[in-house]
Amino acid sequence: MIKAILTDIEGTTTSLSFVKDVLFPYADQQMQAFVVAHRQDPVVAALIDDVRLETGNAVLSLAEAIAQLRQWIAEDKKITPLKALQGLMWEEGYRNGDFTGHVYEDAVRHLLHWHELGLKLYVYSSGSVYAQKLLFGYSDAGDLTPLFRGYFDTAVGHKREAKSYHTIVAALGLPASEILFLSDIAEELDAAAQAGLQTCCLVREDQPTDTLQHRWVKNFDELDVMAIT
Ligand SMILES: CSCCC(=O)C(=O)COP(=O)(O)O
Ligand SMILES: [Mg+2]
Repeated sequence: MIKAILTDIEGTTTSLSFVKDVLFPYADQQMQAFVVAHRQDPVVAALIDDVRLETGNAVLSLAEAIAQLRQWIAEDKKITPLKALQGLMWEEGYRNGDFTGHVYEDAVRHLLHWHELGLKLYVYSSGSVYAQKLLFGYSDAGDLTPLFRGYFDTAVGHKREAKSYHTIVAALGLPASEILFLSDIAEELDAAAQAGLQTCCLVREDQPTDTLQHRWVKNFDELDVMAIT
């Protein structure tokens, strides 16, 4: 019997296009001005040092670090200091009302329903925990953060590695078989299944399903959580 649901964001609760066409371009446009304006802020300065560590170049200039960050955005790299900086920049966009967090209507309805049923809801995304809370806090459907008991990002490890899911299972304090992981990416579902979690793939776009080793649905309406044993 499923007791907890761990959900991915992009491609699962939220459209790919909101992330790729709204959030990423916003961060790309703001990066230069934001990093220069906040370079003395200890949080931003530490993240720039993390960029230097990540590139293996301890003497990377600020301008080179900014160029590297923008390159990582273009390549959709899930690198922790980039994701942390993106979260800090998106805060301004959400607060100014430049955009709201896209959450599919079926996802909102079922997250509310599962919460009412007493299922424990968690998020695991490559976006920073800070960015996750902003997206759900400023969602199209209002503040959805009270629905979630916890959030995980790449601080627990990458989403395609089984050990990340072992860490999450230990944090949740439930048997892995009672946790359902939702994602649109087969490699993430493979890693979660290796750690013993139940899995379901969200096939919201026209993705091939013939090689999928997981149960799959087109949206949350098709997912009968209570039928999973
Ligand atoms: C939660 S912030 C926006 C999403 C994001 O930055 C990202 O990298 C999406 O990764 P996911 O693991 O949710 O597919
Ligand atoms: Mg995803």
